[in-house]
Amino acid sequence: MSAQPVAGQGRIGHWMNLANLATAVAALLVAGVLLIVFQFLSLRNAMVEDVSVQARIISENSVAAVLFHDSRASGETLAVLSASPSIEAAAIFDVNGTVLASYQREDASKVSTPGPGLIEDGHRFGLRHLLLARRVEAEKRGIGHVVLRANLTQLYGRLGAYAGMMLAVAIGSLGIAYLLVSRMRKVIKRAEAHLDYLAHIDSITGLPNRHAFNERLAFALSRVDQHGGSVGLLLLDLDNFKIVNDTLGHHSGDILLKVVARRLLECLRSGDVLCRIGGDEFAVILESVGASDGEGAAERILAALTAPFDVDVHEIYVTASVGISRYPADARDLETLTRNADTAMYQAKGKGKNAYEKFHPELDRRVRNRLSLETNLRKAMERGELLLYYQPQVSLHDGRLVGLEALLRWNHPETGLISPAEFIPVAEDSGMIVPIGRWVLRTACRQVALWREAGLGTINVSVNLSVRQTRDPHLLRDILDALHDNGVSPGQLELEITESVLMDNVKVNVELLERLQTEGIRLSIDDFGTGYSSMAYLKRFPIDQVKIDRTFVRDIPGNGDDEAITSAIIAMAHSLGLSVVAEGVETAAQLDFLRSAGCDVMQGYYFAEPRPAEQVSALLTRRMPLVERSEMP
Ligand SMILES: Nc1nc2c(ncn2[C@@H]2O[C@@H]3COP(=O)(O)O[C@H]4[C@@H](O)[C@H](n5cnc6c(=O)[nH]c(N)nc65)O[C@@H]4COP(=O)(O)O[C@H]3[C@H]2O)c(=O)[nH]1
Repeated sequence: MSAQPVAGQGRIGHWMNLANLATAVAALLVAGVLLIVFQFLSLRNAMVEDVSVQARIISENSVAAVLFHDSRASGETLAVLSASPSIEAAAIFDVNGTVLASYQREDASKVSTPGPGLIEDGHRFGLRHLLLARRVEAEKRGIGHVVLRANLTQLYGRLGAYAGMMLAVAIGSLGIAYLLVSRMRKVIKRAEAHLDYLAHIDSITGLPNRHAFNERLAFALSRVDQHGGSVGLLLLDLDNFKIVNDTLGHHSGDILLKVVARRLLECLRSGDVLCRIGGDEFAVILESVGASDGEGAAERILAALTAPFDVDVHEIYVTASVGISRYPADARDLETLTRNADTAMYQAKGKGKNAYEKFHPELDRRVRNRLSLETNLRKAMERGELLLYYQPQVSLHDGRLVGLEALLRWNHPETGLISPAEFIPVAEDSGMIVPIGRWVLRTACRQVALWREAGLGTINVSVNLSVRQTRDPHLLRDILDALHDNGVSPGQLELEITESVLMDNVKVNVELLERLQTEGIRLSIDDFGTGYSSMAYLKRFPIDQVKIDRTFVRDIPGNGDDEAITSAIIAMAHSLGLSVVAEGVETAAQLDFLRSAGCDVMQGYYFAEPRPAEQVSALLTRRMPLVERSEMP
């Protein structure tokens, strides 16, 4: 997909190279020419000086000979020039321009009378010669001339040697510079390639990362725009990766990601693009997909993950939630396509995980509804539309009420009571559960104080804690304040946490629970059996009680598996010194079974549905056992 830009970059790089080379050569040429011109002028000046010195010597030595028109003496004076190889001819003239004596080397022509320009001391350069004249003076009066002609061959020879040396140095420097530059370019190219790799590849799995994913998806969509067809996008989130990471450590988490990536690659087609776009999030781009190809790929992915993964010494089971959306059927741009796949993925998670969901407009409507629910929930807090219902918990040993679970309700002015199952997940996602949870704690403690003040005794209350609340650094202080401000003793408060809350951040949660327990607050594991469900694991947490999820209670007696699980949970919890509460007890048959299995406390519609505080007050006033004594063992 990136072949075209790379080829374009290569051509530009090639032309840039040539341009750089041409610039360097031009600069060297200009510098070379300037240096040669400078050298030429220096050599010329030196030659003029040299020939001038010789002309001066001859003119001084020939004064007497010129005065007396002595040709022989003049000739002898000129004879010394034979020692200067550059002087090829010379002559001494009297004041009338008559030659008194002349000198010339082999093959050289005679020097004629100097022209008007040279009659005074001076020189003139020709292409091959330098002609230089000097007056012969006696008592400051000109009595004749000495004229010397020097050959420029030597000058040109030196200039040629200089230029040759310059050229050799220039070529040598260019060669060295070229070698250095090309080596440097190679190093830079390698570094660029590495940086590009790091920018596009996830270092743990070796898969394209989010950045590369966006590029590849954009490219795939542009291909569809040009040539038709469609693109499928699968977003995949590992359901329980965080637990693995928190419990076994990041090293094991990384290994798990690697092996998951390998298995995903094996189950995809060769043209499909698998990317890791976040901690435990993967994306698959399917090009040229048919209507059902996305579902086919999602099914293969879920099937591929079913076998356990060997990570260090552990055998780990991983499930995933997959969201599918198609371009252009579900979205007209990259952002919407990704958002729709994300919406579908969360829908798959909501279905109970280990599932896939295909995007459809109805999902979008649900997301919008959820958003409006979120806005209204914010207002609900301010308008006082939230209230607490309380559901009795009954001891199976004496049938008396041992506590009340506080359950949140939203009394919407238009739609009436809204179930917490509907709005608690929204409150958790938006973070609103933190102020709402604080309000629940304070209201529950206040209610316990009101019952005490009304002479209804010391009531225990249990309150649900969500994962967001356990991450709130002020949680402990808020709980202690709520207890203290209402004069409720910590032993009257029980906090219910689900297994997934516990596993969210094991180390931090163990510390938090230990501090809560030290304060005297009781801790209970809610919905036990639906999550991690490891009794051995629970030993690590300082808890007092487990609550068997109502899905196990629903089909007992009669369902052998549920009977076995319920009995096993009760037996194991007792062996760890924990008490057991059964949730969702609706029938006498369920009660009988649980009683014979040794369950300690029960909660459910059989005894009482959750109800407003005033109705609970009436129940408390009666002080009657909720289970008739006759039903007790
Ligand atoms: N079918 C059936 N159901 C029974 C029976 N007895 C009790 N229930 C229902 O079971 C749920 C028990 O609460 P939960 O497991 O903590 O589950 C709670 C809890 O997880 C959450 N929730 C409620 N209030 C709060 C709150 O204040 N804070 C937080 N974080 N979560 C809350 O919402 C969930 C649902 O609450 P509710 O709708 O009140 O549903 C309650 C209760 O009304 C029965 O015999 N049969």
